[in-house]
Amino acid sequence: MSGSDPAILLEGVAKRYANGTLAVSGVDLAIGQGDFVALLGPSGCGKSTLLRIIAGLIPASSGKVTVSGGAGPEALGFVFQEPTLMPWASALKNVRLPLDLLGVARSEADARAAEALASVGLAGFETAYPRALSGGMKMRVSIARGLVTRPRLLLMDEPFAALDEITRQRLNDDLLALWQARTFTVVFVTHSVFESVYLSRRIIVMAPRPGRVAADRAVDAAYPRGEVFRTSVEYAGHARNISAALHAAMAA
Ligand SMILES: Nc1ncnc2c1ncn2[C@@H]1O[C@H](COP(=O)(O)OP(=O)(O)OP(=O)(O)O)[C@@H](O)[C@H]1O
Repeated sequence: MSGSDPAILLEGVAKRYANGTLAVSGVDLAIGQGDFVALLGPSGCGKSTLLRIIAGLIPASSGKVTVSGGAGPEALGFVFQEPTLMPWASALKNVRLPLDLLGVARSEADARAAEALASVGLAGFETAYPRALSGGMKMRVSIARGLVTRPRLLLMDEPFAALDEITRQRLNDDLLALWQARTFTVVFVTHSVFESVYLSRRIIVMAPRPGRVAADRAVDAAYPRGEVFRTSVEYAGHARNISAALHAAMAA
């Protein structure tokens, strides 16, 4: 694929689970390289299902899914809502896991894992075990693990939903800094209108039963976005528009 091809192309994607639930239907979506896109919608509208289909974790029942660079660990990283760390392994070993699975030599893997930990602000915590880390720090380890293969695509499934507001805002800022410093595409699932507006350049609003795209909105505010943006009239205006789109989607 050339650089001008989308990072992700979904054409007529549907997913019916074995129990008969039609989780998503008729999804057509092209996501550009390097974009930051939020999937926003109420519980059960198929956000996680769509993300898992993009990741290749589950197959679509119909339609076509094209991910630039494929779905291997060097192409995409996945960050779950729970940090899902191995409790018996140090932060460094947890972050190193995708490299170990790829067969990267130990010394190189250690160096890259340490660099990934440093990139999320955890230099010095290489030997710490998950039980010694706060919720926010565990999520940082999880993000480092998602980025350690330097993927072109980072898929995040409500990664900060379980964190307190202050930690969440800090991680939002750090994620944006990482995204700006490198060139990867982010697809970020969230329930939060405010989080989606703060982070994204584009917001896909989804409606439930069956899950589908209800609205597709740009957030044309400049980066870096910090406290000034978070408290601006511009931010409040975007949040109002997205909130209205979300309510319309839920009522439809
Ligand atoms: N493995 C599964 N088997 C059967 N049905 C499922 C499965 N996973 C999800 N579903 C159903 O598919 C629909 C979409 O679920 P999904 O988790 O994708 O939504 P979501 O928007 O991510 O929800 P939430 O925000 O609550 O995580 C729901 O009705 C859910 O119950």
